[in-house]
Amino acid sequence: MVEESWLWVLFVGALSFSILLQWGLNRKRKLKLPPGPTAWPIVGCVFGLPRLNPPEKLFNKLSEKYGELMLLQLGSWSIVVTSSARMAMEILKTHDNEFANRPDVISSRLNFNNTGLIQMHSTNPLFKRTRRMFSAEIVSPRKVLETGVIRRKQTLRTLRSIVQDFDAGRSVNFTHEMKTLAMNLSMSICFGTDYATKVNDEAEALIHTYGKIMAIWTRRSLGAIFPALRWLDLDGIESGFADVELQLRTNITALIEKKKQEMSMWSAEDIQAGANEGDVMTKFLSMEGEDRCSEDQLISVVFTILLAGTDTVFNVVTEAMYALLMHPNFYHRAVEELDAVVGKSRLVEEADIPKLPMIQNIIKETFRIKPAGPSLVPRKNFEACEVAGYHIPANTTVFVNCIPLMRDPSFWDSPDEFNPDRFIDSKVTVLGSDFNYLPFGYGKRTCPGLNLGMITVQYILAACLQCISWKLSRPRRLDIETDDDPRKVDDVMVDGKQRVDPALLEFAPQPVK
Ligand code: HEM
Repeated sequence: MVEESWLWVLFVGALSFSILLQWGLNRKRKLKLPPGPTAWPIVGCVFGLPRLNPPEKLFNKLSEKYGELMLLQLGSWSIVVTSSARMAMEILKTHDNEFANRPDVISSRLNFNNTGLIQMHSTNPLFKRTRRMFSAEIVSPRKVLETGVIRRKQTLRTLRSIVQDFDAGRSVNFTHEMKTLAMNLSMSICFGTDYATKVNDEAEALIHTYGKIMAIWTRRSLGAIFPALRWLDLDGIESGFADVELQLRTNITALIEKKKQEMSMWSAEDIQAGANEGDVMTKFLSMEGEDRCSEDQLISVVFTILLAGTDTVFNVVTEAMYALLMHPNFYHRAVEELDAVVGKSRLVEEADIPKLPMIQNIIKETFRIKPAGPSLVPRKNFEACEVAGYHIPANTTVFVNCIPLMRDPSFWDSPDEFNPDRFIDSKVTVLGSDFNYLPFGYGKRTCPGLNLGMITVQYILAACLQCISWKLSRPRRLDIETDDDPRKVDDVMVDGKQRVDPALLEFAPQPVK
C-alpha cells in the first residue's frame, strides 16, 4: 500500500516536471502559439473557462475574444478551434494532409482493432482501402440508385404508420418517427429490409445498444483532459465504452450470422425474384480472395453506417420540416412545386428530385442554419506545423466550428434568417469548396456518404410533403434561428391528414433506371 502511494507520487512528480519543462521550453523558444485563454502548467485553462455546453457554445463565446484561430489548453489536451472560412481552408485544404488523422479520444475505442473508417488515422495502412471500398460498394452513384427501393419501402412504411395515428386522432412525434426511419434505413442498407426494427429482434438489440452509446458519447470525460488519469476511470466513461463495445460486437455478430444463414438458403429463383436487395452485407460476405473482409471489418462497416448515416439524416429532415412549419410561405411553395411536377396520381420518386429546386434549396438552407454536425469530426496532426503564421504543436486536436462561418454576415445576407431562396442562382455547393458552407466537410476526410445522404434527406422530405398536410400540434421550446445550442434536439409534435390516395402509400417497387 505504502509502496503504491510512493509510485503514485513519483508518477505525478515526473508528469508535472515534464509538463513544466515543456511549458518553460515553449516560452523560451517564444513559439508564436494561437491566442487563447491563459494556460497554467498541468491544468491548462480548465478552471478559467465559462461553463457552457455543448462545446460549440463555448467555442463561439471564446472566439469572440480570441478570434478565428484559438488555442485551448485543457490539461495536457491541446485544442485548436477555427471559426472562419479562411482558417477552415487552412486546415482542410492547405494543411489537409497534416491534419487528416483523428484524435485518440475515448470514444475512438469503438474502432474494432483499428478498422473503423471514422476513427481511423489516415496513416493507417487500411485507410485508403477502407475509404475506397466504402465509396465503391456502399455509396457509389450506382449503389445509391440500387438502394432506392429500400428508401421507398421504409419511407412509405413510416408514412402509413403516421397516417394511422392521425386517423385515430393522435398527434405524432415527428422527431421520433424520423429517427426510427433513419435507423431502419441504415439497418436495411446494411442487411436488407427484413432487418428493420420491430421486425427483427437482433436489429432491435443493436438499436438499443446504439442508444446507450449516444448517451455516453455526449458526457464530458475527465480522461480526455487528463489522459494520465484515464486508468482511474473516475467518471465511469472508460468502462461504459468497454461495455458498449462488447455489446456492439455481440449484436452485430448476431446479425451477420443471421444474414449468412439467410443467404445460404437462397435459391437461384430467390435471387432472381430480388432476395438480394443490394445490401452491404450480402456484397461483403460474397467477396473472395484479397477482398475478403475480416470479422472486425464487417462489424466496423455496420457501425460506421449506423453512426454516420442515422443522426445526420433524421436531424436534417426534422429541422427542415420544422423550419417549413414555421415559414408557411416556403411550405406552400414546396407543395405547389410537388403538385406541379409530380401531381397527386403517383408518388414522388428519387428521379424527380432534380426537377424540384424548392426541395433542394430547403435542404441546403437547413444544412446551413442547423448543420447535422455543428463542428466537423475533429482532426489531429502527428507533427508540429505552422498555420497562418502560428505554431500548432504536434498531437493537437482541431475543431472546425461550422456555425460562425455558415452564419458569417460578410458572406451571407441576413444570416440568421431561414431563407431557402438564397440558394437560387447561387454558386455555393454542398461540396464545401467555398469554406463558408461545409455541410459535408472538405478534403481527405470529407463525408464519403454525400450522395447517399443528399438523396435520402431530399426524398424523405419530398415524400412527407406530398403525402400528408402537416401542422404543428404545439410550439417547440427551441427556435431554429435564435437558439444557439446546435446539438439540442427538441421534439417536433405534429398533426395532419393524408393528401394523396391511400392506395399510393402501399409499396410498389420501381424499376432501377
Ligand atoms: C445528410 C446526411 C449527412 C451529412 C450532413 C453528413 C455530414 C458529414 C460530415 C460533416 C462529416 C465530417 C467531414 C469532415 O470532417 O471533413 C462526415 C463524415 C463521414 N460521413 Fe457523413 N454525412 C451524412 C450522411 C452520411 C451517410 C449516409 C454516410 C454513409 C452511410 C456517411 C458516412 C460518413 C463517413 C464514413 C464519414 C467519415 C469519413 C472519414 O473519416 O474519412 N455520411 N459526414
